[in-house]
Amino acid sequence: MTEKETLFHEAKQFITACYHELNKPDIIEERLKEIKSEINRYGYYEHTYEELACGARAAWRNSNRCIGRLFWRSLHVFDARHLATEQRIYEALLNHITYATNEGKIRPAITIFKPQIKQEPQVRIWNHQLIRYAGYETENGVTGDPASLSLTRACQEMGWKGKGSRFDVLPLVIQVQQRPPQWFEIPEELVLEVPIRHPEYDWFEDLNIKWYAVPIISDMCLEIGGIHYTASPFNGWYMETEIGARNLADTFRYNLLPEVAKRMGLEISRNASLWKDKALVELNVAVLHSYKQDGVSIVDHHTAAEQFKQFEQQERDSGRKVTGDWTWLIPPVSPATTHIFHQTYENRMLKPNYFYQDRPYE
Ligand code: HEM
Ligand SMILES: N=C(Nc1cccc(CNC[C@@H]2CCCN2)c1)c1cccs1
Repeated sequence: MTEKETLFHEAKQFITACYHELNKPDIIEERLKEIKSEINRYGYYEHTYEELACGARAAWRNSNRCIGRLFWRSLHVFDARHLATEQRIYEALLNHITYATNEGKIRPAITIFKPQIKQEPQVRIWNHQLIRYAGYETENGVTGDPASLSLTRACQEMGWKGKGSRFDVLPLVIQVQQRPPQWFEIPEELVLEVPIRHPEYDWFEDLNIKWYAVPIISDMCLEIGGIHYTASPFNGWYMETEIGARNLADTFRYNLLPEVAKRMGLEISRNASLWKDKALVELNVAVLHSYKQDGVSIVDHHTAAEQFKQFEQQERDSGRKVTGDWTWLIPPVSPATTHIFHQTYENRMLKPNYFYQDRPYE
């Protein structure tokens, strides 16, 4: 098949499914005629807003690694395909951060920028997440988030200067076509953060740790009907284990378990004391307590698993088979206490979906 035939084949599958879901089956034929001539003439085609929103929501529903899919219909979709300059794109990203944060009552949203045209990306956001902490190599180890070392270096090479603290928010890095990337600071007042404290251990706040409220993934590619949206940042709210069992606990991230265990008076020289497990649970208790007390949306892994069970039932009622990646769907804390652990999922890749793409820097 030629490139145009392949594109039309992908478009036909998406348009047919999308208008059946929208209960408008009788406009499929007319719409496919339009798309066929657009592809023949320009080598690509443009989605209507309705198709774009339907595709972005279906892509969430098809995300096999996502435990939060029950709410896929509620995704708010910002159409930013008309924006052509780094400045306008920066402003749209600030708007997304503000809308999604909503003073703590987080609203799931996606902002979709101009798609790739004939294999040429039009917009790329270099950040993994719109809000994430910098990581610095120093003579006595890493300060900040080790996961951000390479992007932090790239930002410094572009002239960005961080304060060098453990929690410096990285600038937004926006690249249009093949122009050099431009970096933009996020105004502090737009970045909601939560200081982590524990409901019983008063010493916990002396650890001086915090985390940001809203996770906004900005480096994945949204593919809808053969069109690749290489810049389509999307946010939900956190499941506490992401922060308490991974970001703050992994030895190659903030590595806080030994410090927490010591302050708990646990015997860290003996594995069998299960000191890591006790420290891990209390770190997650602290994250949940802090976000809830500050009115910032978050879900615990038990509630999230129950919601996912509801999603599975809802999909069965809609006549769709649930696909999933068991290895990511089970939470990293007490996985066997959830129903997910005790069943299997077919890890089939449906489209539309969100895909990894090569980093534009290294
Ligand atoms: C509303 C609250 C949501 C919660 C609590 C949630 C929870 C999660 C969690 C815990 C993961 C695993 C992440 C990891 O272990 O690194 C995940 C993965 C994922 N989620 Fe969700 N999610 C939510 C909303 C969304 C939304 C709005 C989208 C897209 C529109 C989305 C798309 C994805 C994708 C694509 C992955 C896989 C990422 C990868 O492969 O690296 N999720 N989700
Ligand atoms: N709660 C969330 N968590 C999430 C979702 C998708 C991807 C990620 C980041 N996953 C990659 C990290 C880094 C390696 C393993 N985990 C987090 C959401 C982020 C954006 C929408 S929901």
